[in-house]
Amino acid sequence: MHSLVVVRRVWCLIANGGGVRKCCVVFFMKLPECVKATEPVPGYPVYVIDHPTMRAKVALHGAQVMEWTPEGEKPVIYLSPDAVLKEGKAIRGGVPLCWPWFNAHPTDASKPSHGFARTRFWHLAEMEACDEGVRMVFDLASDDETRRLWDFVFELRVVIEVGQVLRVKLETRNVGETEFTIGEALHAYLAVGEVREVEVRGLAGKNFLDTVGEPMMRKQVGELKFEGEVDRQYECAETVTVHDAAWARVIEISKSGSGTTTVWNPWAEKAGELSDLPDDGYRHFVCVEAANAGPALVVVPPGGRHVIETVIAVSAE
Ligand SMILES: O=P(O)(O)OC[C@H]1O[C@@H](O)[C@H](O)[C@@H](O)[C@@H]1O
Repeated sequence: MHSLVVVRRVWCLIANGGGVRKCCVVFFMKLPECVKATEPVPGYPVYVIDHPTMRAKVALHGAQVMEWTPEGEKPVIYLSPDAVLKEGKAIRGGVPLCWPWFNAHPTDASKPSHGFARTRFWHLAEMEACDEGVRMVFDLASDDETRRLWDFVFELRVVIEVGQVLRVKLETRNVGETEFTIGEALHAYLAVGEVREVEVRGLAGKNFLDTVGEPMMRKQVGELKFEGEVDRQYECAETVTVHDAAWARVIEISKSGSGTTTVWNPWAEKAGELSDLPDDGYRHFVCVEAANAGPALVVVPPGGRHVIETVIAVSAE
């Protein structure tokens, strides 16, 4: 059985005798058979995918991948069991889309951390399935509310391809008349067996901004291991791999359009301060994010576009 979902409602005026009448045109989309539209919370759609290559969940809120479990694997994407599904609140886990700024707003601390793209409902534009997996496209455009937070005219499109591999591509288009600068991240929470047994390879020798304590530039010596809080923005455009000894597997994160690789784990104390993460939740994920921050911020001229993409794949160690 295919599910039908409402994807758009357009109000219009039609001639009615001598006058006009207001009516609503409703557009539906037929979902592929392997996708079910659910509402774990009323008014909060989550697409649940059960495909021969994998199982996944994608929320309309933030156009956010929440879960991804390739066939025969443990989950590769971590979702906090305490994540809150509520409009305006970021989902703790999955692959949040941080945009148009990364982390705190550069000049106004009252604005939401990591921008507003992850805390709004997007528009589902396309969804199709094939033997390799499922492809979904979501759109978000500027409106009065986004312009109050960030006064530019934009169109965003995210393409999510989920199968044996997970691919997330975020396209920014400047459809206004003023140049703008964006910071962004495809903030993947990667599930691991035990963070103390994880090593991230591919960052040795890279410069990074260490934001634990007083922010300072440092250089990575050797491979990255986790022995406490890690919050770093590496100058890195290359592929990195997460080696998880506890689950004997490697997660590869390749990317394009990204000059920063962010690595984050809050460790015990900060995890205790996050109400949507269990106290020991920090042991079960590391965030490795294709990003553009600091020196890699992106200037998009009027009529211009920018694309950032991450591809996540898993294999046995
Ligand atoms: O709690 P948030 O807003 O989802 O952010 C989580 C973390 O996201 C990371 O990308 C940042 O580097 C951290 O500084 C931040 O704490």
